[in-house]
Amino acid sequence: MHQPTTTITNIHKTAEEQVRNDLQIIRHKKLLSELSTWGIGGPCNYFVQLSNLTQLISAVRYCNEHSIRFIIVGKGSNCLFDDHGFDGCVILNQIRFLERVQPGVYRVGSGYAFNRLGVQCCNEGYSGLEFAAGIPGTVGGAAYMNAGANGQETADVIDSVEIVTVDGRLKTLNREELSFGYRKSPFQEMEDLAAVTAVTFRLIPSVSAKERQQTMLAKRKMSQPLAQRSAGSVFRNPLGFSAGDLIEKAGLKGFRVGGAKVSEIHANFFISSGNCTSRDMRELINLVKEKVNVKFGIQLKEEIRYVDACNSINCNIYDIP
Ligand SMILES: NC(=O)C1=CN([C@@H]2O[C@H](COP(=O)(O)OP(=O)(O)OC[C@H]3O[C@@H](n4cnc5c(N)ncnc54)[C@H](OP(=O)(O)O)[C@@H]3O)[C@@H](O)[C@H]2O)C=CC1
Ligand SMILES: C=C(O[C@H]1[C@H](O)[C@@H](CO)O[C@H](OP(=O)(O)OP(=O)(O)OC[C@H]2O[C@@H](n3ccc(=O)[nH]c3=O)[C@H](O)[C@@H]2O)[C@@H]1NC(C)=O)C(=O)O
Repeated sequence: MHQPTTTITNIHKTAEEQVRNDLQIIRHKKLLSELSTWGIGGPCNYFVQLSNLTQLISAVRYCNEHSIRFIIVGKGSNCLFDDHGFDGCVILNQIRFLERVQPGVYRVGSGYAFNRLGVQCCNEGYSGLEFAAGIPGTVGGAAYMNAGANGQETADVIDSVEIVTVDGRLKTLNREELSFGYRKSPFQEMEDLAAVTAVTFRLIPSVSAKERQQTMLAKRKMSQPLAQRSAGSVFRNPLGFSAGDLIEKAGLKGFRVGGAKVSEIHANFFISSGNCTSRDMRELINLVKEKVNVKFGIQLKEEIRYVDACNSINCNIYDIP
């Protein structure tokens, strides 16, 4: 979540004004349920969708000048939005370029579909992003979460990451400056981060990449409920355990709260049906945590991210100017 600052950005004023005029900032009209794979979430106060860096800087600057907090949303495949919506600005990232810098080196806009990138790289004979096929997020989301599957993770093939800071500065961070962990990236704790804007991946040639990818995809299709509305794994795997295995052994497959249900196919995937609220999903998550803790003494930790409607409980989201 990004709090407003008062610092001014460094793009030229007239160009900035032009871009801002082109930006369509919508108020009170966008439902977050349309932006999340769970299909959950009320209205946001401000919404803007953008497709290039200049627009992004302009939107961040607009939020700062008007003291509006903002979030960056990619495909919404890892977020639980609130039924009450969000009292700030939701910036939908559609920065989608792909540049082949040299053989096996791809510089990609953060709004590019991670799934699509994974398929393209394998088709072109490069290894490292086989696991991305079937992952429903963006490149920015994947770097931010250090997405992974089948023994590979995003960080393994990152060469550098370009970001915009909350005061509108551009920075390129090289691999050596970045320290990643399991579902953990430095971006999650970077106080001055506004958004990841592009990622450069360095892959290695491999004639068998495509075949490996197809095997992984087939496994994913067998073991995950891809046809239903989910946010992928709800919990991180505790060290030495699989969250799905623990939830299944606690007898919770098919367990339901309102419109939220633990998948019968993979117990770490929680499914939302048409009438599911964020309250149902939160209650289900909390109950599953409690039951797994009682049975195994293990505290599950969320992989998904909660986006709260307001900064404080007493805030009414429609009071914001
Ligand atoms: N392995 C698997 O099978 C699956 C993996 N996933 C992973 O979950 C992640 C979700 O991606 P996506 O749907 O695009 O993300 P989301 O739109 O769900 O955003 C998730 C969070 O990531 C942050 N974020 C997203 N894009 C950016 C960006 N460009 N710059 C900075 N922060 C960003 C936002 O943080 P903030 O709120 O602070 O702005 C946001 O809260 C991916 O890593 C995806 O691979 C999801 C489902 C299945
Ligand atoms: C879906 C995500 O990533 C997934 C990724 O797709 C897969 C494939 O590599 O591996 C992780 O799942 P996972 O650890 O549950 O992997 P799986 O191979 O499905 O299951 C591991 C073990 O748990 C068992 N298992 C799984 C689900 C279940 O309901 N019951 C069960 O017993 C499986 O039989 C297997 O022995 C990632 N999840 C996490 C939290 O690390 C995501 O991050 O959103």
